[in-house]
Amino acid sequence: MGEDCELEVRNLSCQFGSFKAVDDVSLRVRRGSIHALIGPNGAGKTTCFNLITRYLTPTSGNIIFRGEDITSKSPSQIADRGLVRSFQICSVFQSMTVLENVCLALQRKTGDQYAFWRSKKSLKNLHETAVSYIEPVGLLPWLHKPASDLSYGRKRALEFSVTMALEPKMMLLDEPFAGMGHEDIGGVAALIQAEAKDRTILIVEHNLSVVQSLCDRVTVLVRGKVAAEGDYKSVSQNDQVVRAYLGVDP
Ligand SMILES: Nc1ncnc2c1ncn2[C@@H]1O[C@H](COP(=O)(O)OP(=O)(O)OP(=O)(O)O)[C@@H](O)[C@H]1O
Repeated sequence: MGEDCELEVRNLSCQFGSFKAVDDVSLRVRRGSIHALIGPNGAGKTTCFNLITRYLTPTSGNIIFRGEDITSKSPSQIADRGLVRSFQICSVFQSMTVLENVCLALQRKTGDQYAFWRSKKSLKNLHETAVSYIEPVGLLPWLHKPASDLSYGRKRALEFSVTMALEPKMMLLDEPFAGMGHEDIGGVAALIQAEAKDRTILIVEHNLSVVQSLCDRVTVLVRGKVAAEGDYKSVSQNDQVVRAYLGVDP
């Protein structure tokens, strides 16, 4: 595996009964890149994420993260290594405010999560950093509102802030823009771009204009198999992709 490869998936398969949801998928995600995993509904994208983070056990294949084979690790061991899946971690507490949620994530990162229960003052030091993760996702007006008051799209924006505050080495983002208001998409996209300078991002996204503008590389899954891989322009001109993904003949 080359120095610049953050995550490598080798011949990964996952079978549910006789149905192969993920079928011999190999994938290399370059360090510092934003890599998209796209494909029609049911192509196996979420199953791939579940396999990489070990919420599901692969039928066969290997997952290598930063040179280490993590195929047999648990989800928490994988998260500890800095491979974090957004929107699946139980990190947003409904009764806590937006600010408190992000501060708590910052404290977790430093291993000082219990400081929160000792003193509210200890949170204050973290406010400035927390706000730097909250402001770009458009949640400043809700800073002191409990998460339970937020709309679905804003909850997702908060979950994204919380994930970033954990400062993972690599983030797996499963449709981060789903349910988000049009006015917030630009801010979150800019944030993902800024975050990618220091870390690696693998993103499942249906919004192809977002994929086009945000992602360096695209892997297309069709019926559990890799149908194409390359930059957006080359995969969008691939006949198999056009046929399967867009449902039309090229
Ligand atoms: N636990 C399971 N048991 C049986 N079949 C499953 C299971 N999980 C997923 N599948 C099937 O595997 C296939 C791939 O599902 P997956 O959710 O990975 O697709 P996807 O590409 O993420 O789709 P979408 O874009 O609609 O979210 C689907 O046909 C789905 O019904």
